[in-house]
Amino acid sequence: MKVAVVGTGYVGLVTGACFTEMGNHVVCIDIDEAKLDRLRAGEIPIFEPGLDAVVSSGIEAGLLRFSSDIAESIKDAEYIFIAVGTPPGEDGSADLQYVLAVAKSIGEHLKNYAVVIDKSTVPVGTADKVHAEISSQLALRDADIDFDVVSNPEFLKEGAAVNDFMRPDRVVVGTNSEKARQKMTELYSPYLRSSDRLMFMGVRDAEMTKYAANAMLATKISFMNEVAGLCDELDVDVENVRRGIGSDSRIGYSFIYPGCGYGGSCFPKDVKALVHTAEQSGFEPTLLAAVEKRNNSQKHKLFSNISGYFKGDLKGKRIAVWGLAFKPGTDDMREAPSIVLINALIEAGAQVCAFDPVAKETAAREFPEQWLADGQLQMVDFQYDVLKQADALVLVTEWKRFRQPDFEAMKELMNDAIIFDGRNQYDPDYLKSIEFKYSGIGRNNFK
Ligand SMILES: NC(=O)c1ccc[n+]([C@@H]2O[C@H](COP(=O)([O-])OP(=O)(O)OC[C@H]3O[C@@H](n4cnc5c(N)ncnc54)[C@H](O)[C@@H]3O)[C@@H](O)[C@H]2O)c1
Ligand SMILES: O=c1ccn([C@@H]2O[C@H](COP(=O)(O)OP(=O)(O)O[C@H]3O[C@H](CO)[C@@H](O)[C@H](O)[C@H]3O)[C@@H](O)[C@H]2O)c(=O)[nH]1
Repeated sequence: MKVAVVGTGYVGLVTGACFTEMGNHVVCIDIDEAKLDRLRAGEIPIFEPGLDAVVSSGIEAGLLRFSSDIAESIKDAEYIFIAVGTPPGEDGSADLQYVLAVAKSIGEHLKNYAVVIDKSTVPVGTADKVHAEISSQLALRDADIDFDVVSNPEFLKEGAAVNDFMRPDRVVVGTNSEKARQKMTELYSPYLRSSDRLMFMGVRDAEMTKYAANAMLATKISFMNEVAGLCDELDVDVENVRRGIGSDSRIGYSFIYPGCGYGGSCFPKDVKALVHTAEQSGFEPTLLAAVEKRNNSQKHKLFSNISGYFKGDLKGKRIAVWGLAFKPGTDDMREAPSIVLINALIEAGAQVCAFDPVAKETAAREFPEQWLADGQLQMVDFQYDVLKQADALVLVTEWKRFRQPDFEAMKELMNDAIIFDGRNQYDPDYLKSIEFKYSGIGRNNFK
């Protein structure tokens, strides 16, 4: 089958490359020529485990190519995916300018029937807008070409994107066109051993499903962070509570890990967009607004714990940071808790020395150059180097390599043996036994 994917970012590149695995011919389109050049040279612009192998095997098989020419790329495509960004506008709403620009181009260049697929995360009603934009461009050309617009939200997680795409829990397709339904079944059936995981529904239902899924997961996290805050007050270890409630199969263990707040390009933006959608429709999103509020305050939690320990005086303190990416397995720092923490530490006069296994380059673009030039912020290549003369270590991203460090060697390097654990990775009793001070999230700190 012939597939065109417009937008070659996290979602577009994974989608395009993974479709070649089933023998489809795919062209990935983008307006960023530099990115396309790197991809043609076999270089993957993002860190995503396993993606390089899928991309290179697609290219070698002659099934995957990259182009900035949308007219040429869609002329015989049976499927046209829209996978461009939908960043938050100033009022929190999803900014649809990129999606609608692509719809306009499709209308300008469509030659034959195609299924146009919204893979970007877009608010309820967007498929209608995409349909209207394509129709109006076709009308301007006096072209009578049939097409369908379907909603097919993506549920992949960064760091596990290839696996999530190749082995999805479900594929949601919103359409009321029988022709589009058949085409989508053809495209996706190789991925789904059981056909009931290919879920058809109305277009608006599918658009809402994506937001509801992310909002539900964000709610679980904020709920647990709220419980952790209460545990701090009540002399309770939230990790025992987490194990205790997760064992109830109705609750489950996933997405109830307390931490320093959720980040990434999806949860913060999608919760905001859903709050905005609710407000626009005159519905008060009480719970969703609280989920966001809790997360914003949670991102300040590590700083407030550190500042409390140093009695508000961080001037000249050297703080070591392990982990910059918003989660392990990616170099993405969009909305990462590390940004809030490092900004607050530096504003309070501390010097920060950070290490992340893959996000160093992203971080160099994220923070002011002056900080790096003045040495207020240092980034090193080895995880133990951050610890030299450090007054504290903060674990922000739970990369596996931080799980079992050499605590004795760490003590030798640090001025003061204390860990602020933003992901509750370490055993406070063990650390106490080796004379390490410990502060976690909701773990009866220093008592
Ligand atoms: N990142 C994720 O984990 C994830 C998961 C599921 C859904 N989503 C959703 O998927 C969408 C894309 O997210 P992303 O993280 O892949 O974004 P991204 O920023 O990584 O990539 C978007 C790409 O689109 C390109 N682009 C913009 N306008 C274009 C145009 N007119 N023509 C061609 N290319 C154009 C950009 O140059 C960029 O390369 C968003 O709506 C997001 O919410 C993201
Ligand atoms: O118990 C948990 C689980 C996650 N997180 C944090 O939540 C954020 C998001 O994590 P995750 O969901 O693993 O990563 P994303 O790549 O942002 O994926 C989410 O957002 C994507 C974009 O919409 C969806 O496709 C995915 O299904 C959805 O999980 C990260 O900061 C995590 O540290 C926690 O704090 N506690």
